[in-house]
Amino acid sequence: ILGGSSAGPHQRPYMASLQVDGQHVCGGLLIAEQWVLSAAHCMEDMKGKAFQVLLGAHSLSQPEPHKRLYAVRAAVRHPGSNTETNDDDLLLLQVSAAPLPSARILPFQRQDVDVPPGTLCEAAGWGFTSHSGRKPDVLQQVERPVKSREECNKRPYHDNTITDKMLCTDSRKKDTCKGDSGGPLICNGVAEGVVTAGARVCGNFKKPGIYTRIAAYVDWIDGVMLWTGR
Ligand SMILES: NCc1cccc(Nc2n[nH]c3ncnc(Nc4cccc(O)c4)c23)c1
Repeated sequence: ILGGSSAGPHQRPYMASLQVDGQHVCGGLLIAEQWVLSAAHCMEDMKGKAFQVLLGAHSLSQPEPHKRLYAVRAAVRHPGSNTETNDDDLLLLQVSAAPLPSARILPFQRQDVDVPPGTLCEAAGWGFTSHSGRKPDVLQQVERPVKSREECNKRPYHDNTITDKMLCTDSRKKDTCKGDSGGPLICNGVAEGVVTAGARVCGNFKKPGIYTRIAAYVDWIDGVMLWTGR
């Protein structure tokens, strides 16, 4: 997160850190008792190793009573996700045990209606806090206004690559960055989006932040959780 601030300890108990060899790779959000929603592109950073899911954390390094690392029982990428586009960039991870009560589920938007442009939303994550790639120890957060799809699809912005299953936020100075992928965009207390890397540019107003609209995937999400055993 560029231009943000440290979240309060355990202020966002739904936040997940996807880890490989003990290193934070991507964000995620707890959407059901044993299910974490994240981004399919995060699987590209695994190099065939196993993911673990950290829940209940504030600091990545310090021991904390609520923190616990979970093995992944199932990882389901959206069938439409691919390495060439941002389309369908969603990943569902079933964690191996019921999380501690300190981890809390974040409700997600089920009505497939666009968030009105200008709505102030929040992104959170342990991604880069500087262009030089500084990694934070404690969870960062930033408030960003939603940018209309019409505007976001213009040049020099994302030039008609933003589908109706995506949404944009302004990215001037304050933005998501490497390591924030898979984390939530929260508007009025409800998860509306999942961070996708898009052009991978951070903090440049010409490349607004891009998020996968969760409401456009409710049937897939419910199906996977039902089919894999909730
Ligand atoms: N703001 C959109 C967004 C959301 C999530 C991730 C991303 N970026 C990235 N996703 N993956 C990446 N691999 C390498 N570099 C990356 N961005 C980067 C790194 C250093 C300086 C800088 O200006 C940008 C990214 C960008």
